[in-house]
Amino acid sequence: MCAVVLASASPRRSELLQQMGVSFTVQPADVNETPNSGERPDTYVERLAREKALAVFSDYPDALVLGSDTSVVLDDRILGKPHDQSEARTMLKRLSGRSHQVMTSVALVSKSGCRSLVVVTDVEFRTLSEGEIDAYIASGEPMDKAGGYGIQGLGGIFVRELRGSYSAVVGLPLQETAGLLEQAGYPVWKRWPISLEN
Ligand SMILES: Cc1cn([C@H]2C[C@H](O)[C@@H](COP(=O)(O)OP(=O)(O)OP(=O)(O)O)O2)c(=O)[nH]c1=O
Repeated sequence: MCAVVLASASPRRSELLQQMGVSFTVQPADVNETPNSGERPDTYVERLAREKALAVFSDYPDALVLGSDTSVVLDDRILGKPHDQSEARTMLKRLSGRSHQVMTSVALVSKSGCRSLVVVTDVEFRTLSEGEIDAYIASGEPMDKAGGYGIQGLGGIFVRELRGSYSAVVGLPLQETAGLLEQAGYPVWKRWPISLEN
């Protein structure tokens, strides 16, 4: 079987790929994350996932290379990672008391080409108080996360309802990523450890 390379600097994506029982190497990709003018959010996340995987594939031409991108989308507009605390505050105020979408794309590049998909999850936030937003920003958690929150961390208490894939919101959809690997000839379950007690 080919080696698997994760083209990502995200610790969450590494943890999720580990959870699937895959052995892999991490090689972050350096790509320009500016949306093209008028680009639809789903088109944007899929383009970035593909660009990240393709950028790393040039250094690992014999591997299966996974790239991914997550954006929070509110009223069809992309909320990326906040650049500073004031932008994080603006994002959290806009998300408060409303539903938004989290779009995550995964791309898998190998010698046989590139396959990609987009997973869309609806997330509803309850109303957040000013004090809560201030405390959340002071915790430092919003800064490296799309939309300025982490559902897997302190931000989990803001979420009233989720329809879709929890792992996709955290950064890598488990079921869909396993499907892409299986299509590329890498069924993850064949790599699972066998307990001697069975
Ligand atoms: C909405 C949400 C996002 N995130 C994170 C996942 C991603 O790491 C980040 C979105 O930014 P991305 O640009 O998708 O990823 P990244 O810059 O962290 O890593 P790389 O491009 O190298 O793969 O937001 C959470 O951890 N929890 C959440 O609830």
